Amino acid sequence: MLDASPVPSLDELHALNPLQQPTYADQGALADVIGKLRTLPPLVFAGECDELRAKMASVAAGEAFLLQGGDCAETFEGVTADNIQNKLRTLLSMAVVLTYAAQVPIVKVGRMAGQYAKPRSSGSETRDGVTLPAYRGDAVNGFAFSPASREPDPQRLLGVYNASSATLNLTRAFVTGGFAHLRRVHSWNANFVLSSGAGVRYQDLADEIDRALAFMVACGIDDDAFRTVDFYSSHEALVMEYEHALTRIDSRTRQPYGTSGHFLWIGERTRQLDGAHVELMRHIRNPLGVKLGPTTTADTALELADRLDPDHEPGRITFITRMGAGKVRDILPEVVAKVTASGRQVAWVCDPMHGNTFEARNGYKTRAFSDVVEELNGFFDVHEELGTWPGGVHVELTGDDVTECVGGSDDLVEADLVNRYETLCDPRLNRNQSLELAFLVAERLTSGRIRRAKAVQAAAV
Ligand SMILES: O=C[C@H](O)[C@H](O)COP(=O)(O)O
Ligand SMILES: C=C(OP(=O)(O)O)C(=O)O
Ligand SMILES: [Mn+2]
Repeated sequence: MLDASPVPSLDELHALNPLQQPTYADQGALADVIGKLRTLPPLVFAGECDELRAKMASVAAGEAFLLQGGDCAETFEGVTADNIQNKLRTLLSMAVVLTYAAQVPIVKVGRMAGQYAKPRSSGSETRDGVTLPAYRGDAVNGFAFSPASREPDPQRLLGVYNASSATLNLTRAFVTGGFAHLRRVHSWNANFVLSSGAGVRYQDLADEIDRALAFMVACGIDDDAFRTVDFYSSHEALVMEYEHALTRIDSRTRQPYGTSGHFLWIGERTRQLDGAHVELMRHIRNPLGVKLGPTTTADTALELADRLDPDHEPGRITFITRMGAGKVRDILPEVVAKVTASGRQVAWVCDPMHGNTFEARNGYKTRAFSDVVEELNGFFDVHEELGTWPGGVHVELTGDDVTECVGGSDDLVEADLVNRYETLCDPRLNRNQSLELAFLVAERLTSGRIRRAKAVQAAAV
């Protein structure tokens, strides 16, 4: 059973001193915005959150794999048809490759339609001797470096609602209206294989998928089954006012749900056991993610699981580990082993981005594709050794040809970063880097599948 106590009030949450919150100068304007948000319809339906929780239970059980990705920070300006379409196209392309390799359903979740608030390492930013509040995402303030722009503006929370609503609307239309047709999506991958430098390496896999598709069509498998996909939204639940105002009681079950997105996660910086974020999130029924960085101990993970999921509900908890390429092999094993030994079945997902950020010599914040791959390989190796299921990947990506991370199929170097560096927060994989990552993960999933099948065969003789 979910904690039977009522959802805490906003005042009660603030009494817990939530971290990483904006300070609003105009409390009257803030109250008006919260009042308005409380009257607006939910962005997602509670039943969809239940459906996703059931899918995450399959991930935790080793019967499905999660692909979660999108921008580090969505922007209001980025709410365009092209931008949404490109991101979706990239995620769906990756999902096809992963489905074929894993031979289990891929649960598709965008860091989309709500990912507008950012926790920061520092509350301020200094340029040429001028210090202003740090940019905290379009949910809070503007990126432009001026006092007016950096002042937290509560009206922006309504902007988040509207931008999320428009993104969800188009996304829902795309994934049910023919855009996501399997053969169409696979043709995008075939194009990647033909046109990208690294693609050649994946020619065989792409050809195999071609043949599998042709076989299914020849067998007369209903083409309609290829036309639509399930796709869900997710974001870091960060700003108390917004998440609280969109916490609603479901008319079917009388239970509270966070209706700002299907899957909500608690960030590495705000996952204190007695903190406001954990307190709010433990009351809602959505599937929840918790980021676990390199300082995580197994006991912390267990305490978080106990607090957020006292009933061991299937699919409730996803641990998104982001240890860093150099640390994952040292730190992850004990965490996974102890949580598993406790009898808990959680979904284990690798975020190979946030532990691998560095500043390039020319000042750009970047990540090396090789580090991203190294952390993923460490994650797969650790789970292979422990006999646990590497349940998914969580990546910051875009559907465009940006130059924000170095390495990958196009061999981007630091000097290239200047060409198309568009992120307002962390560097994202571009389209080719994302697809290359999907093919690399596919190789790990295929080899894991073959290894497990051999072990079962050996045990049977
Ligand atoms: O996306 C994650 C964090 O918000 C981001 O990594 C913080 O970046 P910063 O260290 O530049 O504040
Ligand atoms: C803030 C993020 O990550 P983390 O909490 O892991 O640092 C993020 O995913 O954007
Ligand atoms: Mn980020």
